[in-house]
Amino acid sequence: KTIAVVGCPFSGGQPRVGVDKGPIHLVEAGLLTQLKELGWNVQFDGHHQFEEISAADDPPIGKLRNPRFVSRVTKAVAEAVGGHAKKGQLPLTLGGDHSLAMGTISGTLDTYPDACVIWIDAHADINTAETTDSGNIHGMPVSFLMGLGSKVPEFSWVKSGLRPDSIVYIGLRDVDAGEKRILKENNIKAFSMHEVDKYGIGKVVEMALDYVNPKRDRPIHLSFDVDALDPTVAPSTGTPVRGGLTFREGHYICEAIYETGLLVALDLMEVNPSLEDEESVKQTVAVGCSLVRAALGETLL
Ligand SMILES: N[C@@H](CC/C=C/[B-](O)(O)O)C(=O)O
Ligand SMILES: [Mn+2]
Ligand SMILES: [Mn+2]
Repeated sequence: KTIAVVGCPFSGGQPRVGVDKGPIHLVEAGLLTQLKELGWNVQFDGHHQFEEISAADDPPIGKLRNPRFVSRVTKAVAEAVGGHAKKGQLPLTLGGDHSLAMGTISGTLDTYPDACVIWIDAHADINTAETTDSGNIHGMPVSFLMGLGSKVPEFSWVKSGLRPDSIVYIGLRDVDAGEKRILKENNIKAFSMHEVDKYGIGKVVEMALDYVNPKRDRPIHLSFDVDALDPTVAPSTGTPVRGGLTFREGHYICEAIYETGLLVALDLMEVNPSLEDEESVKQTVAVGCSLVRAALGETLL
């Protein structure tokens, strides 16, 4: 099988400089070679060049920042990921901020309408145009994918058919008030760090899969935000939150999902190689590469 690596140097969904350099650092750290050593065919056509839109031409819509830029880029990503999926390849999208998931998951749903989404994150990323405080669209992709909140014409292309019962979260610990309401109102399953502590990661992953993929017959799209990990494990990321997943808990999730044999798409998001000292950046990039390998079949024995 072929891994199609979609390098997305994009930071428009959030204000911090540098997350667009994430894909470049991940590839430079040797990720492609590592995947080939695992036995994968690896297709990489170079990082995407996203044509900028000047701030003057992209004023906020309501509170949303850079809406036209984010829409254009995520639409291009949906087409890229969808194209690879249609060819039977496994798209690996390297971010870049998590607004990109509007594109990656739209692409996956185009080919696998019954796919389920496993979202690993400190944050729910489900704010609507009404509930967002920051206006940063990396905090909103899930609401667009579910068609929640008021329609924003720029994002009318998003596949908004993701059903609330088709997503499950692991790692939540920094959810806005509006998002908590949305999760409750829509009955969305979420295993926060409280549940991880209470049950252990093995049981949490089993419960998450039993909920969203009980017969283990649905394709899985794994969207992994490195800020799900504790900041001591992945320090160089834009919205770090204390009390996160350990190195092993993060890897266990990836290993267990690979074991299902159902993985059809993978996102590795929010690696920002410009926020910390060189050692911390290297550590964060190395963890990102290691998580990807674990999700694509690397085992400890
Ligand atoms: N909920 C906050 C934080 C969003 C975090 C996005 B991330 O998970 O992609 O890092 C917001 O809406 O601004
Ligand atoms: Mn996220
Ligand atoms: Mn996050």
